[in-house]
Amino acid sequence: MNTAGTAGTAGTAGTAGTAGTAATADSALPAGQQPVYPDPAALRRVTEELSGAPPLVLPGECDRLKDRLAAVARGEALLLQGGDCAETFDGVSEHAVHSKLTTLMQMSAVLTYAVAIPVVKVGRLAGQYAKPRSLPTETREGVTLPVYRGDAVNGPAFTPQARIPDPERLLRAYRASSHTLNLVRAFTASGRAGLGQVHEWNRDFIAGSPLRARYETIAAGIDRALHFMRATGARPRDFDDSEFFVSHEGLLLDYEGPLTRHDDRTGRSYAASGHMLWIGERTRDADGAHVAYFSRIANPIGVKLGPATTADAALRLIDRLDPDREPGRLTFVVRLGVDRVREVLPPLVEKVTASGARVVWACDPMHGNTLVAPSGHKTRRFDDILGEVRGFFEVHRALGTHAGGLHVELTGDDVTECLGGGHDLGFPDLFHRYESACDPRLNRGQSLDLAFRVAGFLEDARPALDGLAG
Ligand SMILES: O=C[C@H](O)[C@H](O)COP(=O)(O)O
Ligand SMILES: C=C(OP(=O)(O)O)C(=O)O
Repeated sequence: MNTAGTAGTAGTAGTAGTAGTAATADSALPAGQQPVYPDPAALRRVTEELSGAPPLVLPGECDRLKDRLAAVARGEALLLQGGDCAETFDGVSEHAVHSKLTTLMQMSAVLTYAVAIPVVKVGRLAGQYAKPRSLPTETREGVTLPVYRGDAVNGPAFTPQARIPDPERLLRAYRASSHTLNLVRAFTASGRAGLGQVHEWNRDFIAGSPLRARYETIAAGIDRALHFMRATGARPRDFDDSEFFVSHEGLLLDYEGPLTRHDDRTGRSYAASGHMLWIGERTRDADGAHVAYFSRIANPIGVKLGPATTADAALRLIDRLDPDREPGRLTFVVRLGVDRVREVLPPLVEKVTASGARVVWACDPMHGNTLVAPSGHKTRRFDDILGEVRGFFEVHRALGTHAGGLHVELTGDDVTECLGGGHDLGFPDLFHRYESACDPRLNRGQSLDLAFRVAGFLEDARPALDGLAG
């Protein structure tokens, strides 16, 4: 595991006020990837304000997501988790939220048809403002500055001033998350995303896709299913499948600690910053401050597992984070790379399954497949992404276990950050619309390409899924 970057201690996260104290991290433990703020008094003011701020999500919502993920763990549902690599404060708009939600809903409709089980939709959204980095600094034309760590920490501009960690940004992250969640809740409550409407959007996508002939069979199948449902007398709103949750990497302990709330109903503590939080590959040390904090919150949680993960490390994480072996509590998000997934995943799944744990297995086909283009852009090839997903599903089929879902960096806009896909983007296209604040995302069309292509594997896997669900 790479723990490069500024390592601090959880420090103020444990002293952040009454609301946060029950579940905050132990300040004695090492906490990787934490910013070092030049003005501790300013940080203290911010954490105090966050401690008194209203929760962004409620415990009951987090429990509902845990129930949905328990169904995934049992093989009765699929997880689709996706959104920006790094959200930005400037990027909060009705359009941006709407286009990400509709993209995920369109993907979900295709996947639901393919597997004939519900798809649980979780955005990397409303809180994804902090990034763990491989190196603490970056150098351009001989000038070296601290690296950009996400809008919640510092600014992306390559100036010494912008790169100084500013605790006020934690408050801006809270407000931006609140505005985003407000849009998510308004949109999902609006009834504008019924299955019939979502399928119409997919029809529009197919009409403009160079691969329309390939996708037509699935679209025609969905047409027939919708006609059948309407013929039974069901009304369009009966097909509303817009339940949606939000998630982010729980990286900044000075943010998560103060935003932790005790729930009198259950007697447990919850991260109030998002329904689901995950621990990144660089901070999943079983003896570190992140794992300690996550062990004390009751939300459904994820842990990223990279190719160096051993089965013993995975079992240790289960003991620390899911001691009661509660289905839906723990999702392992494996990000192994197209070349390693078939070799690394089987022993992990076998040993975890043999231990009796019922985790959700999700595939992140992005983070193991990053390359640098000749132009210097970080990018990923669509075929590698698809190849890792294919490997992930094949491994689970061979083992008779449930391939629980996908975790993807994507946007609803027509950016040009990843190569390939239906419109076969190449290296020169990276100059057109590369907007990611950190890692390259699938654009809207590539995301839908992925859903339609994966739907092919999943339809094949349906008998095995039926067997598991029975
Ligand atoms: O999104 C994940 C990480 O934050 C990202 O891949 C780190 O990128 P870096 O290797 O450029 O620091
Ligand atoms: C940092 C991320 O991934 P990982 O921890 O797997 O590198 C991420 O998903 O944003």
